[in-house]
Amino acid sequence: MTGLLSEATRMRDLIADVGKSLFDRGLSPGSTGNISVRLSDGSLLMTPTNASLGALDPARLSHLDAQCNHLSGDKPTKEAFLHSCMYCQRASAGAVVHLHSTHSVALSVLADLDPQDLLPPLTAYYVMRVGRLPLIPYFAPGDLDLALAVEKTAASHHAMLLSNHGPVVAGATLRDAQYATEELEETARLYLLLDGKKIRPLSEKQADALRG
Ligand SMILES: O=C(CO)COP(=O)(O)O
Ligand SMILES: [Zn+2]
Repeated sequence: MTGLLSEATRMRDLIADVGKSLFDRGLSPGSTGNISVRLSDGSLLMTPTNASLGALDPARLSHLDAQCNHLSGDKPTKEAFLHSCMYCQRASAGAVVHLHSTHSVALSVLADLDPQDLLPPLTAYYVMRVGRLPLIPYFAPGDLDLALAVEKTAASHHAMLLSNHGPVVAGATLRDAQYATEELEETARLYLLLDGKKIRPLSEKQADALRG
């Protein structure tokens, strides 16, 4: 049955399913966060602005061309240009997820972390799914300068944390981007859980072996 559905139809349904799953588990409260997918013709499906990821209507998702012009559907997320900057810099990216997931947001507010790489390599899966995590300087949500700051980092990193805001993660597929964002959220939670305790992260050699 799946094979009979067009790519766009399948992706619309998948965006709604992933959004609901993230929302139901408390990873995208209220109407925060946004999701996009790049279709094989280069056009982009995005969640509409002010939409709850828990109640997306697949038929009303925003459809934009590769230059970010609105083609159809509801008005796109205010981070449309940010998503587009990720795709421009990452030829292999097929999806981008942005959340306001609590522990990642907490991490984005902590002072005195290394802005080039906010978290130590606590676990193998964190290194495998996320790798290094840079901090993007603060700009207001939807600000063009926020998208341009993301663009500068996107060629070298698929995952990043917006200061006082939340994570942005690209993946080859939407599932890849979703799972990496979830791994980031869980590792931020672990890091906060371990606060004040002596920790023993992976060694540089162990982490490098996982980065490949
Ligand atoms: O997370 C958000 C802004 O950063 C949500 O904005 P949108 O509702 O426009 O997608
Ligand atoms: Zn946001």
